[in-house]
Amino acid sequence: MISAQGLSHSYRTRFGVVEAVRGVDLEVAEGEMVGFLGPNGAGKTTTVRMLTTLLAPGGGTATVAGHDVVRERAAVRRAIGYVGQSSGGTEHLVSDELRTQARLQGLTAVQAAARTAELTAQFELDAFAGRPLSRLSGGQRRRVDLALGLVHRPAVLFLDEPSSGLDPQSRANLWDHLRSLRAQHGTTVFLTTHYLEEADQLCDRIVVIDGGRVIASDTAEALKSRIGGDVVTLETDRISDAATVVARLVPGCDLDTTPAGVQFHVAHAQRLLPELLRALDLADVALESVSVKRPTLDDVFLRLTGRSLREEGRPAPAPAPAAAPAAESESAGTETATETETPNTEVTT
Ligand SMILES: Nc1ncnc2c1ncn2[C@@H]1O[C@H](COP(=O)(O)OP(=O)(O)OP(=O)(O)O)[C@@H](O)[C@H]1O
Repeated sequence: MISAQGLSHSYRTRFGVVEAVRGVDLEVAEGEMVGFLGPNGAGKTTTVRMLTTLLAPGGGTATVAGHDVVRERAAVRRAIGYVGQSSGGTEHLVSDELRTQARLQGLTAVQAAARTAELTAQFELDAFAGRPLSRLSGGQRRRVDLALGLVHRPAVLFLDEPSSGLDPQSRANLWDHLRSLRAQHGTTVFLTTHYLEEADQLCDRIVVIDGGRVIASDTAEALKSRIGGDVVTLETDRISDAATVVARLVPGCDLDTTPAGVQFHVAHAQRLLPELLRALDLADVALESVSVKRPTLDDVFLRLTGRSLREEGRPAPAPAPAAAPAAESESAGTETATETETPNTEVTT
């Protein structure tokens, strides 16, 4: 549904050339929900803007729903929904906004009213359909944004930070809506996020971008298993006996002793624990405590990038020096005249 090969874009600034995206390859299958994860300045927005035809690629090629993002921009725009970061509200009523969007998409007045009713029910907007957008909560506004992005039944939905700024309950509610959207309509969803939990819980696959390059692409579970498994910590005062038992049961594991006991990595701790506890008991090793810590996506991110995605306020990478090599300057993409246009599926105002 989304396919990109060597997609790149550089911005020319008065300080030099910023290579924002440096050869991104992507494959997203029909019906997949993919999380595009990366720290500030990694190149997420620039990539999404190229895929949604808002920005001309400086290099590489991409198709969305089978249409080339450069040569078939109008067809791409018809096939996608794009929900940007929420943009506050206007005095327009929710139902009017939905109907207007439907008319803009070419539906007749009767069809637009029917589609508005359908989306109002689907996203549980009935209670506030007659309210101005400016008087909605953040979570309600996001649901309206989603409904607006789906008016024309796009095959692919791009979401930029969908739950940014939402409280946990509204976030969980939004995730439920996204899950049922996919289950009921098979919509392909490509979302950027800073929330590791969002990517973990919602997405079939996670693509990690850093420094303008894709550095990993896999399921959350597979990414976590790259960390080397769960961390098991045994607290005991019989440290060397405990270490002997662990070394026998998990040969070759990276066993550490700590002042309070031993610690090691193992792929599936829950499968090992019964046998380990029996073996420790047989060796007369009394335990104060056992703890198992599953690796998180943040551990993965730290391993991949040397940085934690939870860190806030990291500076964006500095631009390359002004005297950049000719090849880099030539690869700089041009921001086309249409860049200020929004695709006909754009819903942020
Ligand atoms: N219009 C622009 N002009 C110059 N440089 C830009 C422009 N837009 C983005 N950049 C730079 O390009 C790089 C990638 O930015 P981009 O916005 O794509 O990253 P991002 O991963 O979406 O970041 P964030 O999570 O902070 O939104 C950054 O170094 C950024 O400073």
